[in-house]
Amino acid sequence: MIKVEGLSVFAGDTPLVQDVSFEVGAGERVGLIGESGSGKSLTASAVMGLLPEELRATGSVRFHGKQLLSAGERELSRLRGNDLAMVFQEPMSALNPLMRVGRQVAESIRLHTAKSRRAAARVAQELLESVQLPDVHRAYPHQLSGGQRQRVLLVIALANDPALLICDEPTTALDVTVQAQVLDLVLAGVAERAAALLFITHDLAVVARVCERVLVMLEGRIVEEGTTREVLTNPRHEYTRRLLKASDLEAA
Ligand SMILES: Nc1ncnc2c1ncn2[C@@H]1O[C@H](COP(=O)(O)OP(=O)(O)OP(=O)(O)O)[C@@H](O)[C@H]1O
Repeated sequence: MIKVEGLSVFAGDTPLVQDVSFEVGAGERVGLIGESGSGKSLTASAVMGLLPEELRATGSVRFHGKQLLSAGERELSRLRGNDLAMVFQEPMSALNPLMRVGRQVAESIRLHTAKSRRAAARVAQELLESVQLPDVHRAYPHQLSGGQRQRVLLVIALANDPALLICDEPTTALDVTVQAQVLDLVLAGVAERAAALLFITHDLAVVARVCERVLVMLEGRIVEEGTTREVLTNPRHEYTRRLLKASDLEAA
């Protein structure tokens, strides 16, 4: 469904992501792990067509066969929020601070469908209830907790039943219990829609919970990939072994 081949991202002549290739099949849940600065977010941004202007991508990113790297902004913005959706680490920056939560969800539905205002508001409320937020539609983002905001973003990302959801460290800033709750909602959300998931994290425990397959990134390159079980029980790359040692999973 999404096929990345030989993707590189440059700042001037400096490569930040180098020759990255991977696929995410329909309904598949793939983890992208690696330490801070290894190029995970840039890879996701390149897939979404959201790289900052000063960076340049080469290679190929195809979605259902369609080349995204050369697609125009109009086409990309149609794809985003329709077929491709993303949840970011910092939900405050992705929400409009001046708009009530229910309205933001409803507007994101109306942006991509022909629903009336009233129908969109009804769907927005149902979606908020599906992530256990029945009472927040009249709240402003700053009135919500971090976990609640992340759930609102998840609802917005899933509102139009995307084929692929990309999550970029959505739970890093949350405490462990809330983190588990949000992860379960992500899993339920993609399962319900048979959507594929690309989940970026540096936390191996999160990968073990969420992903069927995992890609390990180091200094802009993918150095190892395999099923989550393979990679976590029998890591081949020295860097993956170190990651595993540093995590709580090793004893498990
Ligand atoms: N706009 C930019 N211009 C120049 N360098 C950048 C730019 N954006 C990111 N980088 C650099 O590219 C590298 C990869 O960044 P990226 O954000 O993809 O890492 P990451 O693996 O997602 O890290 P984190 O887990 O901290 O988010 C880093 O060294 C970063 O400093």
